[in-house]
Amino acid sequence: MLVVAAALIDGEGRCLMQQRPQGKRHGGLWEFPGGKVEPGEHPAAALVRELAEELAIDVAADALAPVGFATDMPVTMLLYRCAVWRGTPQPLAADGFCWERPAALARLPMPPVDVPLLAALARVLAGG
Ligand SMILES: Nc1nc2c([nH]c(=O)n2[C@@H]2O[C@H](COP(=O)(O)OP(=O)(O)OP(=O)(O)O)[C@@H](O)[C@H]2O)c(=O)[nH]1
Repeated sequence: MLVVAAALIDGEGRCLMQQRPQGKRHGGLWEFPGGKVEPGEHPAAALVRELAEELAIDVAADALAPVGFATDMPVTMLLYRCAVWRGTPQPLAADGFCWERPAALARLPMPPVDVPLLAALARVLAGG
């Protein structure tokens, strides 16, 4: 299963994470907004679609910069970062969300595939 997700970064270097609804796989855990890539769909286009559906924001595909990928079978997740979008993110598909620096986000319970990607994001944002 190919999943795409976004680290939305605000002007203070904080990243948005959202809480997955109870009752779903990984319910209650904190994750990056995103979702499954449909057959034949370009990953960046899938992420633009998911961000509109989940957060009601408009993102241009060329505003998505790859951070890395990780696998926890059956999920392989591609993480992109994004600092430019139109609209104010709204938690349409989540139980809630928060904006925090990656070091603070690492304390939240999250799916296994997110752990190395959050660490990679922290390194990218630190410039290393
Ligand atoms: N969006 C997102 N999904 C993640 C992350 N980490 C992770 O393991 N996943 C898993 O990747 C899959 C994402 O697909 P999805 O969000 O479209 O799943 P869903 O069940 O809500 O979609 P569906 O109800 O339309 O089938 C889920 O199994 C989810 O638990 C993450 O950081 N962000």
